[in-house]
Amino acid sequence: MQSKFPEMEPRILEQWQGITNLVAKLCRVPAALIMRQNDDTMEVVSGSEHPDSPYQVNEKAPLNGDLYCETVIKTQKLLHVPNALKDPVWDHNPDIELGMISYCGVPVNWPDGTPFGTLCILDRVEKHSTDEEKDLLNQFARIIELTLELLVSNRRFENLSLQDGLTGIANRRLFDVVLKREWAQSHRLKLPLSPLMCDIDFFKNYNDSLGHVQGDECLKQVAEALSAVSKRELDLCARYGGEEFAILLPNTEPKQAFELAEQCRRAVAGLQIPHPSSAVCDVVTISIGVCTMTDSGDVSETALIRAADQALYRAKQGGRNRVEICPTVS
Ligand SMILES: Nc1nc2c(ncn2[C@@H]2O[C@H](COP(=O)(O)OP(=O)(O)OP(=O)(O)O)[C@@H](O)[C@H]2O)c(=O)[nH]1
Repeated sequence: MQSKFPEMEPRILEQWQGITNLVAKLCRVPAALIMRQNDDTMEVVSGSEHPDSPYQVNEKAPLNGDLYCETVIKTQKLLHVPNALKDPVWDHNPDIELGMISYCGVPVNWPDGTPFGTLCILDRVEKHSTDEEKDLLNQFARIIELTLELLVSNRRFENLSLQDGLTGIANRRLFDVVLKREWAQSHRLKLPLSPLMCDIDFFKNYNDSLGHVQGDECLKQVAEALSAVSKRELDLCARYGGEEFAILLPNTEPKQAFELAEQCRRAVAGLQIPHPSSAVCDVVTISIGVCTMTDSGDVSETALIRAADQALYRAKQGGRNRVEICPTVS
């Protein structure tokens, strides 16, 4: 199944606008629509700009079994209703109330075959669509599906470029983007922003004694444990570098940030991953530096991360497997 109802990109909507206008013109009808099926509604994603079309983009009709498009999606077949007034099956069709009595529509699907919606035409008068018109609808539906394919691959590439290949969590690039955004937001709304810098203790020794493959496995488990702790919707857990992780906690006061850092530290130790060459513990542990930007002061996002990094350095110096906070910066 696709990521549920992704936003359509403006350039796609622009192309679809062109398609619906052209389809309406070629089929000589006021309304040509690209419809999308949501959880419980059918939505107009694009509609011909014709003075006689009663449909507005973004308009939604509740799914109730009486919509033409529901039948198209369910049967995955072209539906042709030349005159709904002559067919009792459509007695409760809401389009009739809008004065639209004829319909012809074809299914449009996501690349994996799950339904997206339909491409359809409607008219105020009885209309027997020709084979050419039906063919035209099918051809344009394939073009719409091609743009959906492009959308899905673009999203996939975007996600890959923002994801760490080994652990699957956010990478440094995404962290930097989100940091910039959250810093600006926190600054504007005068909300606290707390980054946590986490680093695995004696990880070089770990790799040297157990091998790089085991080291990679350890990184994956630590990433999973840290992500599980920083689970609020706005929290972001990223792999910042080799064996370093960064967690961004928007709208989080110093005390809460410290508590969450402690939870992270305990969660990693709780994994009980044997670390025979650690000088502090016989299992894998992490050290964490915490910092909070509390006011609308002049601290830049770079200075904020640097301060958290300095706290991390102190945690390392202070014996590792511990959390250090830096004095609040504002
Ligand atoms: N297996 C594996 N190791 C990595 C990866 N990225 C970085 N490392 C290793 O992480 C180790 C980091 O070592 P150091 O920076 O010396 O730090 P440390 O040994 O953890 O010591 P402290 O941070 O002082 O506790 C290096 O040996 C890197 O090779 C990776 O993707 N996989």
